[in-house]
Amino acid sequence: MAPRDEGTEIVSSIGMKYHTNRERFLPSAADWLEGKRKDDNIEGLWRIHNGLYDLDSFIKNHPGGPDWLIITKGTDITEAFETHHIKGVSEQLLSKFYVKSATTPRRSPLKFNENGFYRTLKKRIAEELPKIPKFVVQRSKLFADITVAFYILFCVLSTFSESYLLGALTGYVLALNINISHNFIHMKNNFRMYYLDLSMLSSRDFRVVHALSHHLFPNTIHDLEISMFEPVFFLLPQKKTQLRKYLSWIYALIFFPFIAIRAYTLNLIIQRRIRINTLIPWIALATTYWLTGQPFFTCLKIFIWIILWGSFCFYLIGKTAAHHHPDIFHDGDDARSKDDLDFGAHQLDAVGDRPNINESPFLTLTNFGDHALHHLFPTIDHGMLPYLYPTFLKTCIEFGIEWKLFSSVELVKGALQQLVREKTNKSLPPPLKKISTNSHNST
Ligand code: HEM
Repeated sequence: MAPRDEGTEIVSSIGMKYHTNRERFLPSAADWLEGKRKDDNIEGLWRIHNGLYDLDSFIKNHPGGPDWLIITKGTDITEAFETHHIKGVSEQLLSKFYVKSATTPRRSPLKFNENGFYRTLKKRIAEELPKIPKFVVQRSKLFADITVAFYILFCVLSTFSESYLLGALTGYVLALNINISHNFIHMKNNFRMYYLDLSMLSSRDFRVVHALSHHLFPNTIHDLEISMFEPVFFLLPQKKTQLRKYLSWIYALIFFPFIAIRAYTLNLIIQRRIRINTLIPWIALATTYWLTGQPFFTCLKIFIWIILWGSFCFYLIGKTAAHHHPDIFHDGDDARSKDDLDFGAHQLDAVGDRPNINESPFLTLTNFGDHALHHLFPTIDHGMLPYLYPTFLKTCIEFGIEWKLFSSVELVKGALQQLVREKTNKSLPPPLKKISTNSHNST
């Protein structure tokens, strides 16, 4: 496939249909959802495989919390439904809400064949989960609580001492706090997911940008964590001007600090959306003002500085963590055949893991470790993931799927290479060794 010109419509090499609103300048979570509703075109219902369901009466009773269903009304939720339920209970419930069959094919090419890689692995993982010791989940919660306490303490210390250096360090602690709260955002509603709002990013939007867009369609044209940066920089292989190619290494760094404040302002002023979590970031400012006795303007100055550094560190860690390297699939690269586009196989094509990060539970939580397993099963606490490797690796070998490993340095270099990469990668992943040809149909 020849690289497309900058700014022109991308043809997805895995067959994702083009997304309305994708070309908007720095598209937001709301733009993505609006486009998806328009494209999926299912009359305010919810689509799962080829069935349409009316879940209005279930929203309040959904064990994962009402937000997931409110956000996704009017869209195809097949990938979200498959990945967020491991026990099989939710499938039994579905028939109660069935309305009719969909009349058009799904826009996503990803498959969930009953004997395919993803569903086979999911069944095996479901059997392993009860065997994992419970303390690992408590440990993740403790890490989250301690990090948030450190964030508030560092806010107070940097404001009291009026130290910009300490403020920058506080921003780094804030970024670690965002990364840990990311573990909780994927789960049923819980208070630790709101730790993310301290950064001025919104936990609700993060569920759209990260959990529903990026996680389910990584490195494709449907991945908002790629399109949200366009046209500042382009991570997919395509023609790029010399200016865009090499200067983006610099202006990406200038752009990162302002993302959180921009998102907050957009939500607050332009979209006029005020929610309880809109007030959360100001807890840190109020605490420093109350405890340090510094004038309000001084507190505000340091607070903004911390938020800028938090945003910078978070996006720097995120963009160099697990997805961007020329050896990792990016839409446009040569892709698996239509029949081989198992959801799980695609995830592993688009994710890289770093063994040095995976070794430590704290580094895993703060630096997007155990990323392949996390992508496959996002609701499982990161503390539990190390126990699942024997099952995961055995299943990968059976299906002939590669688990890609990189060093941290390789992934930093890889992200820089992605910013300049125009040529599509021609090396196809090996065909799956065992896959059923009957596509799963839940109608
Ligand atoms: C956008 C689609 C959906 C998302 C993102 C979602 C998300 C979640 C989450 C995060 C949990 C908690 C999982 C855990 O604690 O391990 C959950 C649980 C649950 N959800 Fe959903 N859900 C969705 C749609 C549905 C639908 C359509 C049904 C059924 C009609 C359903 C039924 C359940 C049930 C029964 C549970 C508890 C048992 C289990 O974990 O399987 N969900 N959901």
